[in-house]
Amino acid sequence: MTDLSHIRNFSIVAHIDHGKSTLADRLIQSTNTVADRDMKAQLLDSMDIERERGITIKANTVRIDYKADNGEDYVLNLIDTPGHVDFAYEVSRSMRAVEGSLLVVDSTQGVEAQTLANVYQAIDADHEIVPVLNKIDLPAAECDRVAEQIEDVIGIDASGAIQVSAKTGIGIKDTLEAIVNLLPAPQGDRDAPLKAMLVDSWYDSYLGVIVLVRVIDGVMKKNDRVKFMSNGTIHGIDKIGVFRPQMQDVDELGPGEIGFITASIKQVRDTRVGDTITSERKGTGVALDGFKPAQPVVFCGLFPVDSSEFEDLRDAIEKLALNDASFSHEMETSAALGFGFRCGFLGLLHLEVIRDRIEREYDIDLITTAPSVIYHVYMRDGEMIELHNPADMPDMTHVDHLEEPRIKATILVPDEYLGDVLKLCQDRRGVQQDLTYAGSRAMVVYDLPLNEVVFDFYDRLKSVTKGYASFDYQMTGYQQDNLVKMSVLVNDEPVDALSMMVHRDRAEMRGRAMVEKLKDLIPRHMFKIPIQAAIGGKVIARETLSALRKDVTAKCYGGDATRKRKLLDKQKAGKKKMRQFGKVDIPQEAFISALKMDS
Ligand SMILES: Nc1nc2c(ncn2[C@@H]2O[C@H](COP(=O)(O)OP(=O)(O)OP(=O)(O)O)[C@@H](O)[C@H]2O)c(=O)[nH]1
Repeated sequence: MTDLSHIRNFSIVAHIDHGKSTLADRLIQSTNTVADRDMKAQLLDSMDIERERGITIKANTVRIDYKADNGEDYVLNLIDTPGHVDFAYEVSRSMRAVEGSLLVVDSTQGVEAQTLANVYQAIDADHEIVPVLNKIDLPAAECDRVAEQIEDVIGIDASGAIQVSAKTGIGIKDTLEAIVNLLPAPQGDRDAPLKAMLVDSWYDSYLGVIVLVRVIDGVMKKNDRVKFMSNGTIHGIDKIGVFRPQMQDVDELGPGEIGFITASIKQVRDTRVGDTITSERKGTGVALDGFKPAQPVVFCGLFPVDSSEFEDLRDAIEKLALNDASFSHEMETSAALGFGFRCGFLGLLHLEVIRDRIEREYDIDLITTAPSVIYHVYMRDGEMIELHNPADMPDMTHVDHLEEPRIKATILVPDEYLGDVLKLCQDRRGVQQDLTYAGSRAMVVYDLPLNEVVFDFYDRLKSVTKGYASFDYQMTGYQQDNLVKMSVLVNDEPVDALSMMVHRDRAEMRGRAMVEKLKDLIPRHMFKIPIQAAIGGKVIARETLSALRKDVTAKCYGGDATRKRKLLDKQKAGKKKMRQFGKVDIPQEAFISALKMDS
């Protein structure tokens, strides 16, 4: 047991790439938490895909022992938090488990949109915040300017900001001292009934569900029987320990401590993040303020290219869902695509990560349908339907009106690209709310419809600003608008996977762009193919793909049978990545490409 006054619990908040993981690595290494030979870069980013993309997805934790300059031994618990906007919710819950934050800002870049989003979460959680200016080894470092910017934009004192190079190790000792001297110790009562916060949980194939806990009051020990207050379930603790960062068993976890338990829990779904854990007998009567569960906001269909792989896809999705309670799925049948799943994600990055993992780890080629948000459809009889899939849109004659989700988007961008950013937001039906300057950078706040953002907004933003803009958003609520369902017909057959909800005023433009794209993406066939976009029964755009007599063997006059065979095989292989709709083959990439809008 560590005395409360010698514990410091903290997280690191930063914009992507400002060096959070590198700093965490350095703190771990300089305190000999991990032997040098076991040290690998970005130790806390354990998933392969995280390492590859350089983004932190799951929050991770490490306990560090540190002997401070005052001669005393401290226990420092670091909870690593993800930096990307899709995972803002994970940031918020891990923040509640600690008392302070290191605010890492790249001294060559300055404050970015996610710096703001994350630091506001830290402020919300009443954290003591220590600013850290990183990458001071680089010639482009501008510590004074960035410190000033932190004061201007965030409004916290940055005069004592620690200057660090997580890469070379400069300032690491100062950082450890600041954690001990500036961050508050946790508070708690060892003799009170057990009260612990369920911070996170994930599935481990050997141990089952592992639960990350922060003890507030009381003590947890192996074999204790504990109760999860949200659903009243009772579990016996099989294993209790801390992360260093590998698991290490301990006898108990007391107030202020962060560690893990396992308790023969089968599914991540049985553990609610933010839940209060107490003892079965003489437990606390007062639960912690529960957090809301993460709600998926972006939905799309995932279908196997090869329909015989449906069962494999089911297996893959169920395995992934075991470990990710924020990812939802249900079976879906599409006239065009056959059996698949309608899946819900926290955002586009989350969608991409899951899709990549299915394709890569389970080796299943997927067709991903257009991402969609949840619309509220108000029927004439007063009923409200949540629409997750444009294909399920009820007949318009029964519909009174529709509402769509809106977001507040914050974009930070260098001055010279401001015009392009404003145009992009305007094109996406945005309403400007605020425009301020911090040095040579503008901060724009827009109210935007989420459905205009889920598809390719982020890509467009990056391309018009050459990668210099940063972006963050939060949902604000629902608003009525003039929305309609646009269907796509290929050779007079509706392709439900391509149908989408659009604003009435933009339907014609979107429809035209869509049919033109499809005309390029669908290979010519032996017959003429009309491609149409329609609203209700009314065609709003049309293209025709002319017929082609494609005899690939025509060139091989005479008897070269092997060459003929080869060409036919090649043609067959090309077909494999396509799906048949009526008589027409549509290539897999058409489903995504047709929806990308070039302004
Ligand atoms: N020159 C220099 N480069 C650094 C320093 N700290 C980090 N970097 C580099 O900056 C890049 C981003 O660092 P990460 O630690 O991955 O950034 P992060 O904030 O953890 O990023 P996410 O995990 O994606 O949120 C890497 O290429 C690091 O090597 C530093 O002090 N100096």
